[in-house]
Order: sequence, then structure tokens, then C-alpha cells
Amino acid sequence: MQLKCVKGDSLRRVTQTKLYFAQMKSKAEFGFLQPPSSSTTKKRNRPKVRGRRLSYEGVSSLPDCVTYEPAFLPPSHSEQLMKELMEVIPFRQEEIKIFGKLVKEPRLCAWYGGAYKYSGRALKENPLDSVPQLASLRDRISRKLDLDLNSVLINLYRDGSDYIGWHSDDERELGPSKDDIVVASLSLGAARDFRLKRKDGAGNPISITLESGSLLIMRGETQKLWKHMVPKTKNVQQPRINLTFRFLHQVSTGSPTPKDGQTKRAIVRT
Ligand SMILES: O=C(O)CCC(=O)C(=O)O
Ligand SMILES: [Fe+2]
Repeated sequence: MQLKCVKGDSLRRVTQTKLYFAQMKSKAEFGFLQPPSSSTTKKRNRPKVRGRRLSYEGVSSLPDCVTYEPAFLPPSHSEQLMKELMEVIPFRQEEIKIFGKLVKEPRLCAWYGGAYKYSGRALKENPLDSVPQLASLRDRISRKLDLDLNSVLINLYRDGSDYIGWHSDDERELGPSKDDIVVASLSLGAARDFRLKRKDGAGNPISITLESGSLLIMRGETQKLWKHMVPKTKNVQQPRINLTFRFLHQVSTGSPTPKDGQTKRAIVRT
């Protein structure tokens, strides 16, 4: 049983999430997975951010290297996919070392692809084709981008208290050069805010709500010049799954030779 590997609080919350799905199964519609209508998304309740808040109308304000397609998947497909992935993906809550101390990541995740050093830990090879739903999404998004995506990192945010901190996806495996990394991010379930800020501090942070079924594509210099995150929020009780499809380059296992002459720092996401 997949849940055996998840312990304590994490087990309780995953079990609750699965129970939630089991209860919803008896209903004809997974209404909670619909993007909130503007009337239910009260502005005053949303987390404050110094910067622009984007909606469908505002996506033209995203940097050129980021595109957002709100309805990549129709709602019925997104709902079905969310249910299936909750059943078949063995999500785990990993531990990461921060300042020498082991702490639990504030979300669950699963990796499908080649061996990858992510956030200071080694993700083992795990064939993406072993999950037909993932293979089919990979093929569809690859065709769209005209690029053979070969891996996916899946995050499960159990509710609004799960999050991912500021980071960029700029590990060596994702691109020998940091200015041509492609990350295609598909969101399912609860709508969550996604923020972008420039590394050089220029301009205001940008915030966009990622709806269920949406596809956000970061490419070009996004990972070189920007950081991104999904903040905590008190307003979300439902789970969200995010799949970030990536193209993993084969990286030699020899000692790394940093391109820019600097020592490669360990990138740790919280
Ligand atoms: O959940 C998201 O939308 C972003 C996830 C992310 O940035 C990552 O996995 O690297
Ligand atoms: Fe990321």
C-alpha cells in the first residue's frame, strides 16, 4: 500500500485528502475543483503581495519568457485526472537539510524521470512511462512545445498550508546553459497563487492565480533571471496537484565544473 511510506502528520493529512476524495466520489460533480468564480475569490481575503495581481485578462503582464494557458485541459478532464493521480501516485513527504537540520518539506512530491539532484537530494531514476496518465500528458505537452520532455516532478499541496518557497529550477541537469531551460507546469485541483520576482530586484513581484487545468510554461531566461514560489494561504482547504514537466539532459557523473567560475551552491527549496 502506497501510504506506508508516509508517516505521522503527513499520513494523517494524506489520508484525509484521500478520504475527502472518497466522499466526493459519491457526488456526480467534483464542484470544488472548479476554478473559483470571481465572486467567490474575495480580493480582501487574498494574501497581500506588493505587485500586480493577474487574472485571465492580466496575463499579458507576465514576462515574455512565461506563458499561461488557463484552460489547457477541460474541467471534466482535470477532475478525472486529479482523482486518478491521487490514487496511483505514491506521494511522499521528503526531508531536506536546512542549516544542518533535517526538516520536512511543506508539501508531498513524486519524481518520474532520470536520476536528478533536486533541492539538495538525489532523486532516483523512476520511469515516467510506468504511469500512462503521465506519459499521455508528457506527449501532449511535448508536441505543443516541439520538445521531448522526459521527466516530471509532481507536487501535492494538501491544503493552503502547504507551499513552495522562492527558488528557480536551474539545476545543471535542466540545461547546460541557464538561458534555455523549459519547465511546463500543469495545475489540477485548488487554484493557488503563483509568484514571480526578478533576481536582481528590478520591478514588482508578479502574482497569478493558477487555475485547475491550466498550463504555465517557463522558458528562455526565466530560471536565470527570475525566482518563483507558491505561498501559503488560509483560504484554501482543498488539495492541489502540480506537475512540472522538464527536459533532463544527461549530465556526466564526473566532478562538476561550474560554468561561471563560481562554486555551485546547493539549492534548497522550502
Ligand atoms: O506548484 C507550482 O505551481 C510550482 C512548483 C515548482 O515550482 C516546482 O516544483 O519547482
Ligand atoms: Fe519551480
